[in-house]
Amino acid sequence: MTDHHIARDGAHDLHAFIAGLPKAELHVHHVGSASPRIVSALAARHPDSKVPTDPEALADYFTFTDFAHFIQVYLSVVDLIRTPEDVRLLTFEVARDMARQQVRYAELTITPWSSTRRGIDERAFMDAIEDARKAAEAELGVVLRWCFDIPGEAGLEAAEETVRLATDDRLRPEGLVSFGLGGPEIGVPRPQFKPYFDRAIAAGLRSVPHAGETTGPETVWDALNDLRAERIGHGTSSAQDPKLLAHLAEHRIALEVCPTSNIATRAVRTLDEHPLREFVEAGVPVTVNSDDPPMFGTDLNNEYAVAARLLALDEQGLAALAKNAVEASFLDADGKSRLAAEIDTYASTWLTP
Ligand SMILES: Nc1ncnc2c1ncn2[C@@H]1O[C@H](CCC(=O)c2cccc(C(=O)O)c2)[C@@H](O)[C@H]1O
Ligand SMILES: [Zn+2]
Repeated sequence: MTDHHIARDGAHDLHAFIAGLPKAELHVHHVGSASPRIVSALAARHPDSKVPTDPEALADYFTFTDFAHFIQVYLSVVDLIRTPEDVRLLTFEVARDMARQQVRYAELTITPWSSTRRGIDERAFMDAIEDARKAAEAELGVVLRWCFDIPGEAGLEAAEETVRLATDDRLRPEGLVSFGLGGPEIGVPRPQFKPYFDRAIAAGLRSVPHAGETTGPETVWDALNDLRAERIGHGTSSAQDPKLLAHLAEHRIALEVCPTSNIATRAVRTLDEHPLREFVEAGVPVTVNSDDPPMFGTDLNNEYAVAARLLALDEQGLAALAKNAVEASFLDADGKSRLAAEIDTYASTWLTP
């Protein structure tokens, strides 16, 4: 990176800029972040698993026919997480992969119900993620916060259990900041989760459901009106409703856009048809995120490169995009201004000849 002022060739230079850019990630799943390296380590502990460990076989295994197929494969990786030590290893190693990409802050979506229902003790689960969080901050310089999400398809019992784990003072982990809702949207209406979101919000958690990933803009309206969403996971189909775009812009509700994910799950046909640019043109705050990076053959740096292409961004534009994530994050005011200043310093050092 030392001679970047001398030899500038557009795309290469932009990739190097992205690689060093301090970033925040707001939409990334815990189990969905298990890289081939982490999957191999977990599979070695549990040799009876069906998940391949060889990277080439994994690439095939992570090729999805549609969203339902994606969830099926996702759950086979969930089955690899069986002990508190697996949880700790996954969490810390995910932070290590983030640190390599200069991710300074991440809100990691965790589905605690999937682990507790598989027999992991709830106290041990919370201790494992908190232990990894503290180690990641001290040893890797990555600040992690948690979003606990309801796996929508698993029904209201899972919702009850998730809100209990998120709000019981004896269990609730210190790093927990928000409450989410994931899984399939088709056949899983958002309004039924209102009482659980009400309880989470009353306990001080922020509302960040997935909506409009695989269904239309009415699901995003439901997430706003019933679940009091402060940001929307994906929100892709909002592009079909100009009134919704105006509402998101007016109320500064950020979309957590995950472009490569949308192609991998076949929510959007091609990157060129992705509505990211329409969101920006409508004044909606957008952030870019990786969702389940190894499963979708991506990482956060690649999502920034995709956004740079779709939005024709230069270095300043990329720095502004990174600051959108800081602004839309649940960091406190001091944390936000420090990370935003770090981004500004990086960009101005890079751009000053
Ligand atoms: N792009 C995504 N869009 C939406 N969600 C995504 C995405 N990526 C990852 N997820 C995760 O998938 C989980 C779904 C898990 C689920 O529904 C389920 C159903 C029945 C049983 C079990 C089980 O554990 O036995 C789990 C969600 O909680 C969410 O965290
Ligand atoms: Zn997601």
